[in-house]
Amino acid sequence: MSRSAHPAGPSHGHILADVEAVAVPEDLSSLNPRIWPINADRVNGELVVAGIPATRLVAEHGTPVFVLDTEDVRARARNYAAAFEGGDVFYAGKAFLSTAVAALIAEEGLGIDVCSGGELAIALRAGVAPDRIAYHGNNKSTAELRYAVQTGVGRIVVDSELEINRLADLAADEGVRPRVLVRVTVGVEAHTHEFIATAHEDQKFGFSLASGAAHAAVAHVLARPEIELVGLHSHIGSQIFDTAGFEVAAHRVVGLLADIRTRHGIELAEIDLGGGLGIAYVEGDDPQRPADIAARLRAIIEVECGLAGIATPRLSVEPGRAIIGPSMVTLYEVGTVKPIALDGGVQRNYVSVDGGMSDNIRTALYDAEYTVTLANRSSTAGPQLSRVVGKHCESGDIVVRNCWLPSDVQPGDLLAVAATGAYCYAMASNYNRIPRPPVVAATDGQAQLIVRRETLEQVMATDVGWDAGSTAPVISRATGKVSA
Ligand SMILES: Cc1ncc(COP(=O)(O)O)c(C=O)c1O
Ligand SMILES: N[C@@H](CCCC[NH3+])C(=O)O
Repeated sequence: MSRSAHPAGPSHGHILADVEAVAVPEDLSSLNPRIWPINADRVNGELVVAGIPATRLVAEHGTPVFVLDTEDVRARARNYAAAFEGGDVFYAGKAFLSTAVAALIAEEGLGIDVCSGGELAIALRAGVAPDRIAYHGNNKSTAELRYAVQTGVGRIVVDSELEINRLADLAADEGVRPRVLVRVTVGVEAHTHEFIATAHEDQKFGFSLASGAAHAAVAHVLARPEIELVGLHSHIGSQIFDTAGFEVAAHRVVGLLADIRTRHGIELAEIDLGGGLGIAYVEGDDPQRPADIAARLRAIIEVECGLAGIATPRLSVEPGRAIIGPSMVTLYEVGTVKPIALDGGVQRNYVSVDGGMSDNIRTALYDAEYTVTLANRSSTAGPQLSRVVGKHCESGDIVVRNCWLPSDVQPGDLLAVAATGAYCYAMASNYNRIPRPPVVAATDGQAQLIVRRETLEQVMATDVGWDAGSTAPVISRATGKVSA
């Protein structure tokens, strides 16, 4: 995530600041282990993931292609499970969800956080135990809630007064008593992009603690015996490095637990502090270790519960990006290279690849930063200021805003963009009618397709045309009325 906003229009100062923002690397072919998957390496100059050369992956699966280092994602999942032992880790499937990934993450002992009927269906199809699933969302439909209740989802995180009634009515209908967490907006301003911060007051998620809405929601759930209140939930945002926000959130959630004991005479057994932990996308990003975060949060909760005289609740978290983000890379093929002269005598090469904002919208949406490397070979050519752009009909279709690539990058070369596991495939679209790329799992020299490339036929299948002979509705210019 870029730490400074970009001014709206280009100016001399803007361009120079942009250029200075990325230091020229000493070695263009080096792979910072904080940014790349643990099994990413160079062999004879070529990028290799889990023993499989980039050129082989591309020969078998084409470009663009997402490549998952399965050992990397397993290790991250295991690390989280160990760090939060005694509580639960729910992998946030919104970051990336497929049956293969859900299954291997569940094998490592994690539950899954879903936020739609579609994500729930994938988790269930993967064989995840329903009681290991937590279901989120500010606007779950009645059908989605019924599906969750009928399949025995372990936790439903309620997010509005309307939903509390809707869920309680449904539960009565179905004759089951779902376990519920109340999502609390704790009022922490997380240091991240505005679009992915979620605990400030003026946004759509949760019940505000400051306004008293959270207290009212708790009282409401307790007044509906058809559902069982088991705890509180807070999520302050995403791609956060500064753990102070989580600590303040923990402090406030425990404060609410204590209030609930005073007002209602009950002690809730669980708190879930959500996801949001940042990962390294570029040099200088310095994520926290899960064990350190867990220790700090536990310490706060224990001390505060001790002071309040309440039992320490079970602590859960919901990391998405921190589990899957660094485990995947995207391979693209270069199609064109266009040198552009900038103010101040600087040249920037626009390196166009065969994907773009349809497989990675994060740069356009959040000003996100990425690291890229030449993947099919290494080069002795000098560094050239470059911008990796996609093939979409949009000038904001940028994958990597500022980077240094060898000056001899040419059509046919492969580029690898690191840390694309989270919110890239998950937010992929068919913009400009481009089919979504496949996802390939790489393990010990074996590549296995886990998500197929979409075909153009599939992309076009939803377009049913229209019957020119039928009387389609027409809007009258004179009256503005619709006539059949
Ligand atoms: C409720 C909730 N839990 C978990 C996550 C996962 O966040 P991240 O991928 O940043 O860990 C999100 C997304 O921000 C979320 O909204
Ligand atoms: N989609 C966002 C994160 C939002 C997380 C979901 N609440 C990103 O790419 O960073």
